[in-house]
Amino acid sequence: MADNDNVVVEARALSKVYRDFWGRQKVRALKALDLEIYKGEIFGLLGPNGSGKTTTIKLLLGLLFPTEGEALVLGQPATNVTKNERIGYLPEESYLYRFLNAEETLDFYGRLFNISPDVRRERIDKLIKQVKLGDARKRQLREYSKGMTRRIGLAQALINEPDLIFLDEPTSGLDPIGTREMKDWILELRDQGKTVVMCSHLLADVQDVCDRIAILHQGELKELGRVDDLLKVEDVTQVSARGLSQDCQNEIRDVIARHNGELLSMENPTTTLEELFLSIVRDSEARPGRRVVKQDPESPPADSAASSDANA
Ligand SMILES: Nc1ncnc2c1ncn2[C@@H]1O[C@H](COP(=O)(O)OP(=O)(O)OP(=O)(O)O)[C@@H](O)[C@H]1O
Repeated sequence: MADNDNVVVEARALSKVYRDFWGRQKVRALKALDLEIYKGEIFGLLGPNGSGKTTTIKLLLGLLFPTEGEALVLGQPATNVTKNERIGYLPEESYLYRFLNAEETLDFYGRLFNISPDVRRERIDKLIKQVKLGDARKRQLREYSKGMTRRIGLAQALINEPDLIFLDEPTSGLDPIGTREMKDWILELRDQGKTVVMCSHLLADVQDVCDRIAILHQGELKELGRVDDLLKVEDVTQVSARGLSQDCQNEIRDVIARHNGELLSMENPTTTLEELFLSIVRDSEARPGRRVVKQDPESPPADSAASSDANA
C-alpha cells in the first residue's frame, strides 16, 4: 500500500459478503473496492439503496471485518479500532439517548473519548453554539425535531476534534436553511484541513460540496473522479455576459452560424429554487411582518378577501 501522508483512506480489493446463519454465502455487498481518499477533501459516496455505501463506511470504521481485501485508514489497518479516536461518525440514524439533553449527550460522548472535564466543557459549549442549539441545550432529545437531532448528531461526531469525519446522509430531514447550514459546516471542516466522507441520495447537495465522488452499484465501483470533471460537457461552450444589446446578440448568432456552430440557447439564466427560498426567508427575517402576494399573470385573480388581507 502507498506510503503517502496525503492518503487518509486506502482500500484495496475491499470485499464484504454477508452470510446467513448457516454460513452460506448470502449477499455480496462490496466487490473488490479500490479507492483512495486524500487529506482535506470532501468525498462523496453515492449509489442507489443497497449498493454498499454503509457497508463501506462500517468496514473503514472497523465495525465490520472484510471478507477479502484490506483498508488503511489514517495510516492504520481499518480493523484497528484505536484509530477511531481521530474519526467522527454521524450515522444515518442517530443513536442518541432520548432522555439526555444536548449538553449531557455531548458530555457522554466526550467521556467515551476520555476528554478531560475542562476541555469537555469548553468543547461542548463551542459545538452547541456552532450547531445553533444554544436555546435548546437543556431540552431532552426526545423533544427535538428531525433537524435538531441531525445537528446534535453532527456535534457528537465532532466532540473528539476528528481529522476524518464520516457523514451518512448528513442533510436528510433538514429544511433548505438547515441543509445550507449543514453544507456550510461541511465546507468549514474542509477549510480546517479535515477530511470528510459523506453518503447522500441528495445529489444536488453532493454536487454542491463534494470535491470527488465514487458511484457504487450492486457493490461495484462504477465511477470515480472529480465532480467538476465528471459533470463537464466537453463539446458545449457556455458564455455568460451582461448588458448585451439586441444587435450584439444578433451578431453573436451570426458568428456562431458562420463558424458552423449550433446555437443551443441564448436566454436569461434562472436561479435555483434553493437560492430563491433562502433569499425569501432571509428577507422575511430582516423585515418581519412584511407579506407579499405575487400574482401570476396566467392564474385567475385572487379573491378580494385575500387581496385586502395582503394589503393590511
Ligand atoms: N447485516 C447484514 N446482513 C445481511 N445483509 C446485509 C447486512 N447489511 C447490509 N446487507 C445487504 O448488503 C447490501 C448493501 O447494503 P448497504 O447497507 O451497505 O447499502 P447502502 O448503499 O448503504 O444502502 P442505503 O442507501 O439503503 O443505505 C444490501 O443488499 C443489504 O441488504
